[in-house]
Amino acid sequence: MDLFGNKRTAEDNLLPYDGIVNYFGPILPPNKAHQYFLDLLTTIEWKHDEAIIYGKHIITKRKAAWYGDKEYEYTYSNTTKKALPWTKELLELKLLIERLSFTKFNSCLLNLYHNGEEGMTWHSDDEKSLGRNTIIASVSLGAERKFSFKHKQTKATISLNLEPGSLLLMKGSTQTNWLHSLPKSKKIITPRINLTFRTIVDQ
Ligand SMILES: O=C(O)CCC(=O)C(=O)O
Ligand SMILES: [Fe+2]
Repeated sequence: MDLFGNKRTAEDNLLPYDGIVNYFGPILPPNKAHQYFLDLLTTIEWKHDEAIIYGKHIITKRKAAWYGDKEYEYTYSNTTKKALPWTKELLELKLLIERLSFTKFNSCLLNLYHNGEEGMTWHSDDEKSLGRNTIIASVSLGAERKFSFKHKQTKATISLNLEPGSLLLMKGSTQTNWLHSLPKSKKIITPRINLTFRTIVDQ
C-alpha cells in the first residue's frame, strides 16, 4: 500500500531513480510454492560455495548451484562454476517467469539459506558476462526474508519483504547504480531458496 491506500502493482518501480525494480508479489499459490521448495531441496546439486576473499579460502554456510542452456561459466570471488543442464522444475519455473516478464533467460543461480544466520552482503550483479542493463528475475521460496537496495552514490536505501512464491525483477541500470543485499536476521529459523534467472551474453 502507498500513502493513499493504493495497492502496489508489478508496474510500480520500487526505486526512486537510476534503475527499475518491479515486485510482483506471489506468482505461485502457497501449496505450489511449497512443493517447488521441497522438490528443489532434493533435486538440485547444492554445494557450499568456495571463494577466495583477501587471499583466504572461504567456504560459505550458504549453498549454491548454477544451471543453464549451455555449460556457461560463472566466476566470482576467484572461483568458477560450469552450468549444469536444466531440471524439470527449473524449466517449468523458467517458462512461467519468461511469460510474466516478457524476457528470455538462459541461466539460473540458486541459493539455499538454511536460516536467518545466512544472508548475502551488499553487491551488484554487474559481471561482464551479464552485459549492460541486464534483466534479473528473482524467485523466492520458503522463509520470507527482507531484501534491501542501496544507491552507490547517494546511499539511499529501499527495503521490501520477499514472500514465498514471489517474483522480483531488477532491470534497466539497477546493477550499475544500486547494490542489493539479503540481511541476516536471528528471527528467521527456517530455510529459504532463491532463484535468480539471468541472461549470459554469448561466451
Ligand atoms: O537471495 C536473494 O534474494 C538474492 C540473491 C542474490 O542477490 C544473488 O544471487 O545475486
Ligand atoms: Fe545479487
